[in-house]
Amino acid sequence: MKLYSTQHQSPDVSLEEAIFRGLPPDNGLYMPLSIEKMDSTFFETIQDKSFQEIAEAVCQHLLGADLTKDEIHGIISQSMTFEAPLFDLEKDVEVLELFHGPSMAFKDFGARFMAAIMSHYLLKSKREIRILVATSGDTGGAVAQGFFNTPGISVTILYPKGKVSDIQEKQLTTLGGNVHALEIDGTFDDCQSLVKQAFLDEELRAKFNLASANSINISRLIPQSFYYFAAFAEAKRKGLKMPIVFCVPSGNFGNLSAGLMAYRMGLPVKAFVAACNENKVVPDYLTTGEYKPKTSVETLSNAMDVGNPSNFSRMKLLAGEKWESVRELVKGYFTNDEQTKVSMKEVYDRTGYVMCPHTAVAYDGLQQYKAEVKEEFTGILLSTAHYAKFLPTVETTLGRQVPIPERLSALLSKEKVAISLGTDYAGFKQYLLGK
Ligand SMILES: Cc1ncc(COP(=O)(O)O)c(C=O)c1O
Ligand SMILES: N[C@@H](CCOP(=O)(O)O)C(=O)O
Repeated sequence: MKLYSTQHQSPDVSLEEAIFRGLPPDNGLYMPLSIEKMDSTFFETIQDKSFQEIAEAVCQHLLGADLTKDEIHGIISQSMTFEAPLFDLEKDVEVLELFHGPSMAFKDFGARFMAAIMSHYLLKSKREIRILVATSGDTGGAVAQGFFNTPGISVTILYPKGKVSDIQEKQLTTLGGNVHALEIDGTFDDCQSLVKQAFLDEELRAKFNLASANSINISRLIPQSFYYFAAFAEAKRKGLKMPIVFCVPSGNFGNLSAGLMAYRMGLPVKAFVAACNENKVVPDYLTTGEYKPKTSVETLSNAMDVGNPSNFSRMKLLAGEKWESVRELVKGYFTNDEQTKVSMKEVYDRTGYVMCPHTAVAYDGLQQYKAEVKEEFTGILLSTAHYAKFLPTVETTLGRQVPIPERLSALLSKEKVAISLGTDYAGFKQYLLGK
């Protein structure tokens, strides 16, 4: 796979270079030079394949020129060790549960694949790398788990002080070893901006092999496309109504961009619903044609509190570039905290199903979309995190206690270890140079 920069001011690169550089020097994003459609027989027989077989076929299609079949098999069997089942929520609405991995959020798919592919290349080159990652809650936990004790890799996680849930914070700050946490006195956008500046800093680049584990890294998006194919396979197995609409709770728009990659590879999808909380720059863009990044506001669906989504340009390119084409395929809706709670409670009272606040934003987005279209379809809601990661919100909203998986409750008694920093780049750089 060859990749170009969306700014067109940097040379094209190989897959390996794109993975380890993260961002091109011109501050664009790496994009595959071409994304071809997969063979029609793949879609005709997809219902007979397991998640891992689907992931290998998609990898072979995209990365067959970079990795051998055996290498792909090794990377997939090492990283894709959990499933993404569909839960029948109600008539024509399915929940795609993406929280069965180690950190109980959809980020596990990307983080574990990235750890496996990076280790594959590092074993060959014997380099050491330093990963910088900004998180609004879930990426950090998945990356911490995915890279913990990986030889040759150290991880520095930046998270916004007081803006992640207790369990999310414990996931970032309690592993130790090669995982270091920085508590930034600012927003997620501040964390993201510090990380981006570091990648463009020649002095740091000369000293360290810096790499990104955020969705600006193309190797995060490739594995996130697998579960869209797998959901389609499961929909076929279950004989669900076609066509399919995927409803994606969105913040940085990596997940939705991964869905659009699957679409570009030929996955039959009627539309994608971009469901946002009050950080709604993309729904606003879809309505007005103007993209106006804003300072993020705090909401109950904290991992989606992003005011300048880093994958916006990728999403646009993948959906057809022109505003008219993008809004044809991507439908934007937003929801406030009050309605998020109403959806969580209403769905729980009616079905017994507990949704995390991010999934509830998606549920509400799907309801808004349904109210506007006449045709029938199956709506697949991407459930991006286990509800127990947001326990106080969930229990207060539902008015009852809910069970917590042991894997999460065990974290609560662990001691947080984090270094506090402000939002100034000089302080962050000094920390990096001093370590
Ligand atoms: C639980 C949850 N839902 C949704 C999102 C938004 O995903 P994306 O940033 O890929 O749009 C995130 C953060 O990435 C998240 O952690
Ligand atoms: N919501 C994310 C923010 C980082 O997004 P990424 O997908 O670009 O890594 C989080 O949970 O940290």
